[in-house]
Amino acid sequence: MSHITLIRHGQANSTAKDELSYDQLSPLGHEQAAWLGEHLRHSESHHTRLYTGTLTRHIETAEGMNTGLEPIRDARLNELEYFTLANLMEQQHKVPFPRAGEFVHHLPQVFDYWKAGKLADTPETYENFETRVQSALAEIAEGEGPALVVTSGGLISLAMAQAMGVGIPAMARLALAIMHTSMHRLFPIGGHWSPVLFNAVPHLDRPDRRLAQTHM
Ligand SMILES: O=C(O)[C@@H](CO)OP(=O)(O)O
Repeated sequence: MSHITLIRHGQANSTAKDELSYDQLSPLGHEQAAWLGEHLRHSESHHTRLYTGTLTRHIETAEGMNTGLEPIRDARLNELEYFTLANLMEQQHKVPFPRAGEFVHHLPQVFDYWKAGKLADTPETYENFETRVQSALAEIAEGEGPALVVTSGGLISLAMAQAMGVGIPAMARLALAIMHTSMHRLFPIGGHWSPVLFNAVPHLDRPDRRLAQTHM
């Protein structure tokens, strides 16, 4: 098994209210991606493979990192459809679409309702989300050499939660913490994944980039 570094994409369109208009990097998102790529080159980090989801924010981030690796796109690495789930919460359970600052309460509730099957007509079941992420990461782990995987916050929180064997409340806390272009690493120890890095942003860890440490 090879180790896998999961990377959340750069900042997307944070004013959006739907999946499509959200799915593009902001000017800061492009900068964050370039800074991460620069950091990886300067630290001479060794990766032999680059994977991304098929969402525009994933593809743009991987391009902006300029790693020199040919990206492999895999839709199993796409994010859960949070806007769609939030709209279903509103329609079916009268839980209003969250404003800034309200995600802290909204996100755990969405994950909980979705997993418990209390939301109808979802784009995929929670179980399907779990299965596709597990299968994509297992396949990547079978390949040669350390891999970079550019994906999204919800997916990273799931991968970390699965590795730790924790449930929805802890997974939601992980998801809420994950910053744009942060790195998270799963390392195989004794046939299981151990999280050895979480939410690392060395490329943003300087005074003039503190405002670039974004979540939304
Ligand atoms: O919308 C977001 O903030 C999350 C939803 O889970 O996803 P992403 O990491 O793709 O931004």
